[in-house]
Amino acid sequence: MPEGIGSVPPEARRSGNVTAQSLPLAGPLLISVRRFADARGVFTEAYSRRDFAAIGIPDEFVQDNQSMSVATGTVRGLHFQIAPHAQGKLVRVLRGRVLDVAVDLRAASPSFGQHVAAELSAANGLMMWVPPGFAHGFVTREPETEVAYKVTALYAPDCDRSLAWDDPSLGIDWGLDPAEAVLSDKDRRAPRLADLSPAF
Ligand SMILES: Cc1cn([C@H]2C[C@H](O)[C@@H](COP(=O)(O)OP(=O)(O)O[C@H]3O[C@@H](C)C(=O)[C@@H](O)[C@H]3O)O2)c(=O)[nH]c1=O
Repeated sequence: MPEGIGSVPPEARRSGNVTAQSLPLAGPLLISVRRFADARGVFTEAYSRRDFAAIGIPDEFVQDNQSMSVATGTVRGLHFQIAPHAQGKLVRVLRGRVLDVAVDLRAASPSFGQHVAAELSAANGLMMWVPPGFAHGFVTREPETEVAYKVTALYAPDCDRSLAWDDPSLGIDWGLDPAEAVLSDKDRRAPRLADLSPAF
Protein backbone atom coordinates (compact mmCIF):
# COMPACT_ATOMS: atom_id res chain seq x y z
CA MET A 1 0.00 0.00 0.00
CA PRO A 2 1.15 3.57 -0.57
CA GLU A 3 2.98 5.30 2.19
CA GLY A 4 3.22 9.07 2.34
CA ILE A 5 2.22 12.21 4.06
CA GLY A 6 -0.69 14.60 3.82
CA SER A 7 -4.38 13.93 3.92
CA VAL A 8 -5.65 14.01 0.34
CA PRO A 9 -7.93 10.98 0.00
CA PRO A 10 -6.95 8.48 -2.69
CA GLU A 11 -9.17 8.36 -5.76
CA ALA A 12 -8.99 5.92 -8.65
CA ARG A 13 -9.01 6.64 -12.39
CA ARG A 14 -9.49 3.85 -14.88
CA SER A 15 -9.03 3.41 -18.62
CA GLY A 16 -8.96 0.05 -20.34
CA ASN A 17 -6.61 -2.21 -18.42
CA VAL A 18 -5.08 0.61 -16.36
CA THR A 19 -6.07 1.90 -12.91
CA ALA A 20 -4.36 4.88 -11.31
CA GLN A 21 -4.67 5.78 -7.67
CA SER A 22 -3.74 9.26 -6.54
CA LEU A 23 -1.24 9.63 -3.73
CA PRO A 24 -1.17 12.13 -0.87
CA LEU A 25 0.56 14.74 -3.08
CA ALA A 26 -0.95 16.11 -6.28
CA GLY A 27 0.91 14.76 -9.33
CA PRO A 28 2.39 11.33 -8.62
CA LEU A 29 0.19 8.30 -9.31
CA LEU A 30 0.29 4.66 -8.27
CA ILE A 31 -0.71 2.57 -11.25
CA SER A 32 -1.79 -1.01 -11.70
CA VAL A 33 -2.25 -2.76 -15.01
CA ARG A 34 -4.49 -5.76 -15.54
CA ARG A 35 -2.71 -9.09 -15.70
CA PHE A 36 -4.04 -11.84 -17.94
CA ALA A 37 -3.00 -15.17 -16.46
CA ASP A 38 -3.33 -18.51 -18.18
CA ALA A 39 -1.66 -21.89 -18.12
CA ARG A 40 1.46 -20.46 -19.79
CA GLY A 41 1.97 -17.58 -17.39
CA VAL A 42 0.98 -13.93 -17.52
CA PHE A 43 0.46 -11.18 -20.12
CA THR A 44 0.18 -7.44 -19.42
CA GLU A 45 0.10 -4.28 -21.50
CA ALA A 46 2.90 -2.59 -19.58
CA TYR A 47 2.29 0.68 -21.43
CA SER A 48 -0.46 1.90 -23.71
CA ARG A 49 -0.37 5.55 -24.78
CA ARG A 50 -4.16 5.69 -25.07
CA ASP A 51 -4.87 4.41 -21.56
CA PHE A 52 -2.01 6.21 -19.83
CA ALA A 53 -3.05 9.49 -21.45
CA ALA A 54 -6.61 8.87 -20.27
CA ILE A 55 -5.52 8.48 -16.64
CA GLY A 56 -3.48 11.70 -16.77
CA ILE A 57 -0.07 10.82 -18.20
CA PRO A 58 -0.15 12.55 -21.57
CA ASP A 59 3.61 12.81 -21.94
CA GLU A 60 5.57 11.13 -24.69
CA PHE A 61 8.29 8.78 -23.48
CA VAL A 62 11.58 9.00 -25.33
CA GLN A 63 13.92 6.70 -23.40
CA ASP A 64 13.61 3.40 -21.51
CA ASN A 65 16.02 2.85 -18.62
CA GLN A 66 16.78 -0.27 -16.62
CA SER A 67 19.00 -0.88 -13.61
CA MET A 68 19.94 -3.94 -11.59
CA SER A 69 21.15 -3.54 -8.03
CA VAL A 70 23.04 -6.47 -6.54
CA ALA A 71 22.55 -5.82 -2.85
CA THR A 72 19.48 -5.30 -0.70
CA GLY A 73 19.71 -1.77 0.72
CA THR A 74 21.03 -0.18 -2.47
CA VAL A 75 19.81 3.40 -2.64
CA ARG A 76 19.69 5.13 -6.04
CA GLY A 77 18.69 8.79 -5.78
CA LEU A 78 17.40 11.20 -5.21
CA HIS A 79 17.76 12.34 -8.82
CA PHE A 80 16.16 14.85 -11.17
CA GLN A 81 16.97 16.78 -14.33
CA ILE A 82 16.43 20.53 -14.47
CA ALA A 83 14.79 22.47 -17.31
CA PRO A 84 14.85 22.30 -20.26
CA HIS A 85 15.36 18.56 -19.77
CA ALA A 86 13.10 17.83 -16.78
CA GLN A 87 11.92 14.22 -16.85
CA GLY A 88 8.72 12.48 -15.93
CA LYS A 89 9.34 8.83 -15.02
CA LEU A 90 7.10 5.79 -15.18
CA VAL A 91 8.74 3.29 -12.84
CA ARG A 92 8.17 -0.43 -12.35
CA VAL A 93 10.03 -3.43 -10.97
CA LEU A 94 10.86 -6.42 -13.14
CA ARG A 95 12.53 -8.47 -10.43
CA GLY A 96 12.63 -8.04 -6.66
CA ARG A 97 11.19 -5.17 -4.62
CA VAL A 98 11.85 -1.49 -3.91
CA LEU A 99 10.51 1.36 -1.85
CA ASP A 100 10.06 4.03 -4.51
CA VAL A 101 10.13 7.70 -3.48
CA ALA A 102 9.17 10.96 -5.21
CA VAL A 103 10.00 14.36 -3.65
CA ASP A 104 8.15 17.48 -4.78
CA LEU A 105 10.67 20.07 -6.02
CA ARG A 106 8.19 22.20 -7.98
CA ALA A 107 9.11 25.72 -6.91
CA ALA A 108 5.56 27.05 -6.61
CA SER A 109 4.08 23.91 -5.10
CA PRO A 110 2.34 24.04 -1.72
CA SER A 111 3.85 20.61 -1.06
CA PHE A 112 7.43 21.60 -1.99
CA GLY A 113 9.88 19.33 -0.14
CA GLN A 114 7.22 16.73 0.72
CA HIS A 115 7.31 13.20 -0.61
CA VAL A 116 5.30 10.10 -1.40
CA ALA A 117 6.55 6.54 -1.24
CA ALA A 118 5.20 3.16 -2.27
CA GLU A 119 6.48 -0.37 -2.49
CA LEU A 120 6.81 -1.55 -6.09
CA SER A 121 7.65 -5.16 -6.76
CA ALA A 122 7.65 -7.77 -9.48
CA ALA A 123 4.97 -9.52 -7.43
CA ASN A 124 2.56 -6.58 -7.01
CA GLY A 125 3.18 -5.19 -10.53
CA LEU A 126 2.57 -1.60 -9.38
CA MET A 127 4.07 1.39 -11.20
CA MET A 128 4.80 4.88 -9.92
CA TRP A 129 4.32 7.93 -12.14
CA VAL A 130 6.86 10.55 -11.05
CA PRO A 131 6.00 13.83 -12.81
CA PRO A 132 8.57 16.35 -14.06
CA GLY A 133 9.59 18.59 -11.16
CA PHE A 134 9.98 15.72 -8.69
CA ALA A 135 13.21 14.10 -7.49
CA HIS A 136 13.10 10.32 -7.64
CA GLY A 137 14.88 7.52 -5.83
CA PHE A 138 14.46 4.04 -4.47
CA VAL A 139 15.92 1.55 -2.04
CA THR A 140 16.06 -2.11 -2.96
CA ARG A 141 14.43 -4.58 -0.58
CA GLU A 142 15.71 -7.75 -2.28
CA PRO A 143 19.01 -8.73 -3.90
CA GLU A 144 19.39 -8.39 -7.67
CA THR A 145 16.40 -6.10 -7.99
CA GLU A 146 15.73 -4.85 -11.50
CA VAL A 147 13.92 -1.55 -12.05
CA ALA A 148 12.67 -0.33 -15.43
CA TYR A 149 11.41 3.15 -16.14
CA LYS A 150 10.32 5.15 -19.12
CA VAL A 151 11.30 8.82 -19.16
CA THR A 152 9.88 11.82 -20.98
CA ALA A 153 13.19 13.55 -21.78
CA LEU A 154 16.54 12.24 -22.92
CA TYR A 155 19.44 11.92 -20.46
CA ALA A 156 21.15 15.32 -20.24
CA PRO A 157 24.20 15.06 -17.97
CA ASP A 158 24.55 18.86 -17.71
CA CYS A 159 21.04 19.07 -16.28
CA ASP A 160 21.32 16.00 -14.02
CA ARG A 161 21.06 16.83 -10.31
CA SER A 162 21.12 14.87 -7.05
CA LEU A 163 19.54 15.56 -3.68
CA ALA A 164 20.74 13.86 -0.50
CA TRP A 165 18.57 10.79 0.09
CA ASP A 166 19.08 11.08 3.85
CA ASP A 167 18.48 14.83 4.19
CA PRO A 168 16.69 15.00 7.56
CA SER A 169 14.54 17.89 6.34
CA LEU A 170 12.87 15.49 3.87
CA GLY A 171 11.88 13.06 6.63
CA ILE A 172 11.88 10.00 4.38
CA ASP A 173 11.58 6.66 6.16
CA TRP A 174 13.63 4.38 3.93
CA GLY A 175 13.29 1.45 6.35
CA LEU A 176 17.06 1.13 6.33
CA ASP A 177 20.00 1.63 8.67
CA PRO A 178 21.79 4.54 6.90
CA ALA A 179 25.16 2.96 7.72
CA GLU A 180 24.19 -0.04 5.59
CA ALA A 181 23.03 1.85 2.50
CA VAL A 182 24.90 0.96 -0.69
CA LEU A 183 25.45 4.22 -2.60
CA SER A 184 27.25 5.67 -5.61
CA ASP A 185 29.92 8.29 -4.94
CA LYS A 186 27.64 10.84 -6.59
CA ASP A 187 24.79 10.05 -4.23
CA ARG A 188 27.08 10.02 -1.18
CA ARG A 189 28.13 13.61 -2.01
CA ALA A 190 24.67 14.93 -2.93
CA PRO A 191 23.62 18.26 -1.36
CA ARG A 192 20.76 18.69 1.02
CA LEU A 193 17.62 20.52 -0.08
CA ALA A 194 18.66 23.73 1.66
CA ASP A 195 21.97 23.69 -0.23
CA LEU A 196 20.60 23.07 -3.72
CA SER A 197 21.28 25.85 -6.16
CA PRO A 198 18.25 28.16 -6.29
CA ALA A 199 18.57 28.05 -10.08
CA PHE A 200 17.46 24.41 -10.35
C1 LIG B 1 20.54 8.02 -15.87
C2 LIG B 1 21.55 7.71 -16.99
C3 LIG B 1 22.85 7.36 -16.68
N1 LIG B 1 23.73 7.11 -17.67
C4 LIG B 1 25.10 6.71 -17.31
C5 LIG B 1 25.84 7.73 -16.47
C6 LIG B 1 26.68 6.88 -15.55
O1 LIG B 1 27.95 6.61 -16.15
C7 LIG B 1 25.93 5.58 -15.41
C8 LIG B 1 25.20 5.43 -14.08
O2 LIG B 1 24.42 6.59 -13.88
P1 LIG B 1 23.79 6.93 -12.48
O3 LIG B 1 24.78 6.68 -11.41
O4 LIG B 1 23.20 8.30 -12.55
O5 LIG B 1 22.64 5.82 -12.39
P2 LIG B 1 21.45 5.74 -11.32
O6 LIG B 1 21.97 6.11 -9.98
O7 LIG B 1 20.79 4.45 -11.48
O8 LIG B 1 20.52 6.93 -11.83
C9 LIG B 1 19.14 6.79 -11.96
O9 LIG B 1 18.58 6.80 -10.65
C10 LIG B 1 17.16 6.74 -10.60
C11 LIG B 1 16.74 6.86 -9.15
C12 LIG B 1 16.51 7.71 -11.49
O10 LIG B 1 15.46 8.28 -11.18
C13 LIG B 1 17.10 7.88 -12.84
O11 LIG B 1 16.58 9.01 -13.51
C14 LIG B 1 18.60 7.95 -12.80
O12 LIG B 1 19.01 9.19 -12.25
O13 LIG B 1 25.00 5.54 -16.49
C15 LIG B 1 23.37 7.21 -19.00
O14 LIG B 1 24.21 6.99 -19.91
N2 LIG B 1 22.09 7.55 -19.31
C16 LIG B 1 21.16 7.81 -18.36
O15 LIG B 1 19.98 8.09 -18.70
